[in-house]
Amino acid sequence: MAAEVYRHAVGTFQSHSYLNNVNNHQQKLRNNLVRFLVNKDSAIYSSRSNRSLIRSSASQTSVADPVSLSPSRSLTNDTNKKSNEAALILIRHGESLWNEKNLFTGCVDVPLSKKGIDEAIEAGKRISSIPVDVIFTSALIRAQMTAMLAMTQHRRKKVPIIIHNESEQARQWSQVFSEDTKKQSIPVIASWQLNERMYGELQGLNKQETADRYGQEQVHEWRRSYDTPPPNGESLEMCAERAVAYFRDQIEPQLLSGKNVMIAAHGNSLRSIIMYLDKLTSQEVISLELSTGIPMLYIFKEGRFIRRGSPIGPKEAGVYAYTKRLALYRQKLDEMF
Ligand SMILES: O=C(O)[C@@H](CO)OP(=O)(O)O
Repeated sequence: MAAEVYRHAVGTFQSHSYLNNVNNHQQKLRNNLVRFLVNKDSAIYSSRSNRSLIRSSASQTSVADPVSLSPSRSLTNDTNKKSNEAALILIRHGESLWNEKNLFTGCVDVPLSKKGIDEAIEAGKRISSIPVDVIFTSALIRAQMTAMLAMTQHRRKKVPIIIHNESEQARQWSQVFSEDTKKQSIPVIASWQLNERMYGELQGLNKQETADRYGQEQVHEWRRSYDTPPPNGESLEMCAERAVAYFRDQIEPQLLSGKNVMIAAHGNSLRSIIMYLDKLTSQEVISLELSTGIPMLYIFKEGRFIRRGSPIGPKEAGVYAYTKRLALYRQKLDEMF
């Protein structure tokens, strides 16, 4: 289904080399991701050839990791009863060098500015006591920098490792052969589907100059409407078709299996995902603005997403009053580190 959605999303843009490249890699990416992330028994670090050797399931990890809150370690009195609760953290990347210059960026791969680096580190402090088992980022460096910088602040001190599935050789050459080392790692899955919306012929233009030329109203419609694409670019609706399909196909199964997930992505790919999580209408999403580098927390429980706002700081009591599981996780960190 996602493949159909994707074809629909890019069908109008066959002349664009970016999307053509994406199209060529799409099936390969999907195959790889499905192979590694289908369910809680996914062997995230494994290759096909040695899956049995290094298989790692959620339950196996929880036994070995004293800080882990796996589904099998429910905080209810019934310790055998599985809890479906998991944390979902969304972070829009920190300020990029083109945000700083007020340029339309879209899918141009621009790094963080100095301020963006500081924002990512600050975001990391805010989520430093919230469990993270798997990280999803876009394929763009500003989101990946944000995820990595944020994780430098995490108290659990696991090492985020980018998973390379782009070829059999990449898989083979990036294997990890120690179970202990894998248990101290967090897989980072980078996917173009979480990229910023493709901004078409606005990419690289100054936002103010574009508004002066085409009028504030027209530019606001390009930037914030749900279904009006910028010239030869993606509307939010088209961006949602690939980003939300990816979220449902690849990220929800992780949450369902009790994995705590962080997503580092972009203003518009995250707006489309939040629209799905919060069931916003196409009118309501127009006024949804996301700041750079501010983490947003959701609790996934019994198939529902409960929005908890933005954690204020690692020591803020309210942050950890969200659920018993998060409070217990922080308590374990306090005891251990
Ligand atoms: O330039 C972009 O890619 C985006 C996000 O920075 O801009 P906008 O604020 O218009 O969504």
